[in-house]
Amino acid sequence: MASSLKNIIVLSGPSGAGKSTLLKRLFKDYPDTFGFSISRKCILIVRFLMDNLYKTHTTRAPRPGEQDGREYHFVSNENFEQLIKENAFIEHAKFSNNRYGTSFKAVGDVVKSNLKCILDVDMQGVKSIKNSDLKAHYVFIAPPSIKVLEERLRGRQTDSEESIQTRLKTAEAEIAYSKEPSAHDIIIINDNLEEAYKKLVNFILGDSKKETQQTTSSL
Ligand SMILES: Nc1ncnc2c1ncn2[C@@H]1O[C@H](COP(=O)(O)OP(=O)(O)OP(=O)(O)O)[C@@H](O)[C@H]1O
Repeated sequence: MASSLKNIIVLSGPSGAGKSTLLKRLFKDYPDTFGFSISRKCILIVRFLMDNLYKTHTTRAPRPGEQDGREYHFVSNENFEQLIKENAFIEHAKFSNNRYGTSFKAVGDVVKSNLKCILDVDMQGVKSIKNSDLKAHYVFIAPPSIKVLEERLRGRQTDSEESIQTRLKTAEAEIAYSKEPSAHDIIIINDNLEEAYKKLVNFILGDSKKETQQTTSSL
């Protein structure tokens, strides 16, 4: 198991479980501990499924004002392919004909700077990190039930019906994986937001005792 110092936190959970809600609050409450920019390297958020905002490498051209190594590492398609071959990426994806990836090295750099790094990833991301040398702590954010998850996905009004169905289907696999022994260090059921948030803060910033909390949800 990873060392007791929680420098790398891998946060996962079904889409709509409340990861962004919890993280936004965490960054607001601890502005000096967490930040967004790659250059500050305070925290690295990897949104595997949702967007490409926090990837570290891209093949797209820099926009005016963007600097290589600050917003992204801007690389050619050939370089990107080479990095894939070298297994440099935790994850990579294509958006609008441009490729984006998050490198293991970027995470390592955060840790070397003695700062915390949160990786907000999907199940494949969790497995990929587990297969790497990164010493991470794994947090699973669970909804109280599939029914509530569906209500939340509908309630936020950001997803099409097709997208909601895909997310619910994916959620089943993610929840099944979360039940495997040792898949995560802590499962936080995001029913009452205050309570879930307290547990998250305590796990990330509190004492290093390993907690494995049993689910009391109807999942
Ligand atoms: N404890 C809670 N009680 C009620 N509603 C909640 C709670 N936590 C989050 N929500 C709401 O549920 C919806 C989904 O939350 P959020 O977008 O944070 O999920 P997510 O896990 O980040 O999803 P994704 O992976 O798709 O980004 C939002 O509308 C949010 O306001």
